[in-house]
Amino acid sequence: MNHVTCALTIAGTDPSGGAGIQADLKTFQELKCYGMSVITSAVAQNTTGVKDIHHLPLDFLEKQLQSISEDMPVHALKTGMIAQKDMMKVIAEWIPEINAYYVMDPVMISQSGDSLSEEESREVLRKQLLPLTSLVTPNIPEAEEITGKRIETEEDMKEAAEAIVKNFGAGAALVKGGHRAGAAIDYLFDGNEIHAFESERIQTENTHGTGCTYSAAITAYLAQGLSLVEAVKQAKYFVTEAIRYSFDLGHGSGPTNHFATREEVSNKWI
Ligand SMILES: Nc1ncnc2c1ncn2[C@@H]1O[C@H](COP(=O)(O)OP(=O)(O)OP(=O)(O)O)[C@@H](O)[C@H]1O
Ligand SMILES: Cc1ncc(COP(=O)(O)O)c(N)n1
Repeated sequence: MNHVTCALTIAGTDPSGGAGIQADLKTFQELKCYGMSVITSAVAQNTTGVKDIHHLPLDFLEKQLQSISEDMPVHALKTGMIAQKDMMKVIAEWIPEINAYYVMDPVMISQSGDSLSEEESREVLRKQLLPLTSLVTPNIPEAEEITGKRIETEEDMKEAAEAIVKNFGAGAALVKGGHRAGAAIDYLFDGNEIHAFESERIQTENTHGTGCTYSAAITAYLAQGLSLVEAVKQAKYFVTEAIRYSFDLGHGSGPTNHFATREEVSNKWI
C-alpha cells in the first residue's frame, strides 16, 4: 500500500490566490502532501485589500469538519483565519477528536490593514485553542495581542515566545520578525530552548500571504514526520524563496511564488 501524507487547513479564502486556503493548498501540493480544506469564511479580497467577508454558518462548519473526520486521515492540520468566537469553539471541540499535529497561524489583521477576526474572539483563542496547539506562529502584532506586552527588541520576541508556551499552554511558539527592519529573524521556543531562524530581508512589496505559506509549509513538514525544529528550518527556506521569486501580480502587495524552490522554475522566472 502506498502511504500518502495528508494535511488539512481550516481557514478563510482568497480569490486572488495569494493567501488563506488557496495559499495553504498550493503549499501542501508543492511539498507533496495530499491537501484538504475546511472553509471558515469566504473573503472577497485581492492584493489591494479586503472588500467583503461572508462567514459560513456554524452548523455548516461542523458538517465540513465531520466530513473530514468520518472519512479521511489527517497527519497534521493548520488553522488560519477563524473570525468568530463561536467558530473557534466548534473547532476547539473538534481538534481533540483527531490525533494530529496542530499548527495555529493566529490571523488577526491582513497585511492591507483589514480586520480578519472579531475582537471578542481573542479570549477564546487564548483559552481554548492555544492549549491544543503543537505550534503557534504569531507575527509581532499578534504576539503582542496574545501576551498583552509590547515587543520592540529581539529579546522581547524571545520572551513573548516563551510566555506563550509557559503562560498560555501552547505546545511551542514561533514569533516571526517579518514586521521588523533588518534581517528577517524568527524565534522559536519549543518548551525547552530558543531557536533562531534567520534570512536576509528581501526588498519587495510582494509579501501577500507569507504567514499563510510559512505555517502551511511547517504543517506539511510535520505531517511528513520531520522534527519541529527541522520542519521550521525547511519551511523558513521555502517561504524565503517564495518571497525572493514572488510574483509582480495585481495592483497591491503581490503573492509569493509557491514553485520557487523548484530549481528549473526559479531559474526561469528571474
Ligand atoms: N521581506 C522579507 N524578506 C525575507 N523574509 C521575510 C520578509 N517579510 C517576511 N519575511 C519572513 O516571512 C515569514 C512570515 O513572516 P511575517 O512576519 O510577514 O508573517 P505574517 O505577518 O503573519 O504574514 P502575512 O503577511 O501573511 O500576514 C517569516 O519567516 C518572516 O521572517
Ligand atoms: C483568508 C485570509 N487569511 C489570511 C490572510 C493574511 O494574509 P496577509 O496578511 O498576507 O494579507 C488573508 N489576507 N486572508
